[in-house]
Amino acid sequence: MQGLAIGQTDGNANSNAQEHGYVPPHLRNRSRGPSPAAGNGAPAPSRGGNGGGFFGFSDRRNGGGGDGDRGGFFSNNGSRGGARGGAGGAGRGRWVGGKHVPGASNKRIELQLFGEADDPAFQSSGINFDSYDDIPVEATGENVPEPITEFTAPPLDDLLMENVKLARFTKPTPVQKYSIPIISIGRDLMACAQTGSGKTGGFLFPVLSESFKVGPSVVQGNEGYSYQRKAYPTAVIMAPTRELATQIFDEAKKFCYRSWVNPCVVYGGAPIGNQLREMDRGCDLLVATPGRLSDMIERGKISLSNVKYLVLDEADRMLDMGFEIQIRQIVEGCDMPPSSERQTLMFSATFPADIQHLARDFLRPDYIFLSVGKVGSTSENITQRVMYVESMDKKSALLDLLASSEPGLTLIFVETKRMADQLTDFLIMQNLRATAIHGDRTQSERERALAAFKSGRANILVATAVAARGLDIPNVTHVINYDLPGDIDDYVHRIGRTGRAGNTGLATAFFNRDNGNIVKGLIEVLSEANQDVPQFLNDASRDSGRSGSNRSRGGFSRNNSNRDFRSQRGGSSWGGSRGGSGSSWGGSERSSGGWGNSSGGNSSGWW
Ligand SMILES: Nc1ncnc2c1ncn2[C@@H]1O[C@H](COP(=O)(O)OP(=O)(O)OP(=O)(O)O)[C@@H](O)[C@H]1O
Repeated sequence: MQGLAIGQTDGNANSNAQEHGYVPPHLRNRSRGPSPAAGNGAPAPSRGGNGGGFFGFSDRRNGGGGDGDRGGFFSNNGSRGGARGGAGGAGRGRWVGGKHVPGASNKRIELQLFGEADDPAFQSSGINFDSYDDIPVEATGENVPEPITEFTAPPLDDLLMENVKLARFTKPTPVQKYSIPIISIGRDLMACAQTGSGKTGGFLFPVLSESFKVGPSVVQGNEGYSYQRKAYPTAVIMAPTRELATQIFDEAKKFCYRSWVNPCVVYGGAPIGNQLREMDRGCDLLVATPGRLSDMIERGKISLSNVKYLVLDEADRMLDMGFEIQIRQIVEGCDMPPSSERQTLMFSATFPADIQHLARDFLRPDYIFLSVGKVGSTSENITQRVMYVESMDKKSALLDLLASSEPGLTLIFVETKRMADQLTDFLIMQNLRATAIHGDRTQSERERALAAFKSGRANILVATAVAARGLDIPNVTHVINYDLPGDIDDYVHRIGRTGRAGNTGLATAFFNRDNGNIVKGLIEVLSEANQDVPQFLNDASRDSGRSGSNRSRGGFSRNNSNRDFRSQRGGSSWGGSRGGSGSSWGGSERSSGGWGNSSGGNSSGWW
């Protein structure tokens, strides 16, 4: 890393970046001169003269085979063990005469679901797992129950306890300590906890545990418990991306093992036929992306009339501009019971005050707000570095970073789909094992890219925002924000792909004058996590303050969005509904583009 100017303290970023910015390799050990022309950096590929063409990138070069893990037990495409009244297939339980009859243990299925202790394909908790206990937790609302300190039955069901043991979870994370009793006593919850701190278990454990104890509800209009041609899930979990929905489904499969609960997943981009056939068999716990769920409801394949638990994972994103109308239609415009007759659970690592305000429409008034650490803060397990790199030097700086990276997987975020393809091509031309995931790739390309990355066949994944939230990929040791996002919450989620479950990780961001809109938020996030704040960020913050150019959420103080917004009423300046004026952080839209982003091309999008 010699020569990299990371967080140097002299100079003014806006006036002369070369004074203190990234120094490309070909200019090192020379007296500093004018900035080099774009593309002249030594490591850059010779774009001409290569018959392959710059856009020749393809997973084919990286061995894009499938991940081989989609079939078998609970496969959403394959045949499944008996329905709850039936014989019960391997690893499946039944609900008989008002009692839960767990299925027999099956070593082969256990290996498939839980792996072996040192299997690198499964995330194992890291050296800092115990330090989660030191994170301050605040639970606000009336009559908050005491947290648990260990996994115990009660409140957890015995079978769930066995599955937790199989997953080798020895103690609950802070969010789980609180969410388990809160959900078990039937309260609604808005929970905010750092990335990688076990929120998925935070909702799955109590929801499944209660379901195991209570059994299926009798479906109105159907005889007994047979589902016939329409699925009547008791629990619906919605997530913003297909990959995240699949991942939650995979987690649900583990903890449903040997139980009567059938998990299913539906998401766009995959053939609907398989998913429809699956629905025909019935489904108790449904994980879904909103678009495909709406489609299934419209086709009459899913009824929400039986829903007891509604979970919004990445809830702030789900209630954001892109999804709010769809979510409202599903929750309020179909046959889902009203909030008073269901439990609504929202989880995320970030929860801006405007979204909290909006979320009340879906919750009972006495919901509990849980914050583990500061809302929207990053884990101290992630070492964050910000480098000043001019746009023209980014490729070269990236090659340097990659050359000096520790072994492990590197996830690189860019702002546009076009840039994702271009950068991946560039890296492949440097003989690096890179692949890409973004919304313009087909679902099977996305799945292949992710599988190649997870297996290490491609150790670099270039991604747009589609991979920013929720994905839990073991051994991601480095996240690089090649392009910084315009919204600081997006930054928090992106870097959270490393440093998960008590493991440590590194996050590097390339910053330059185009990122003025995120600078204040970035300084706050770095300071909160006790990370170094380079002087050029402070300079840029001062300058952008002077020019009044901070328009996105990233540019404003986050102090008003870091706790239960109910406790900020009166005197608070969260600004009311989105788009309202007077908010201290600038009110409204969560635009992540804005004036500051230099990357041209198409927008990243979620789909
Ligand atoms: N009690 C536990 N003990 C050990 N590991 C755990 C425990 N709970 C969860 N994990 C593991 O921690 C990792 C992160 O969990 P999870 O994906 O639920 O995090 P998250 O908080 O939802 O993150 P994000 O905000 O990125 O969505 C997973 O690999 C999960 O298996």
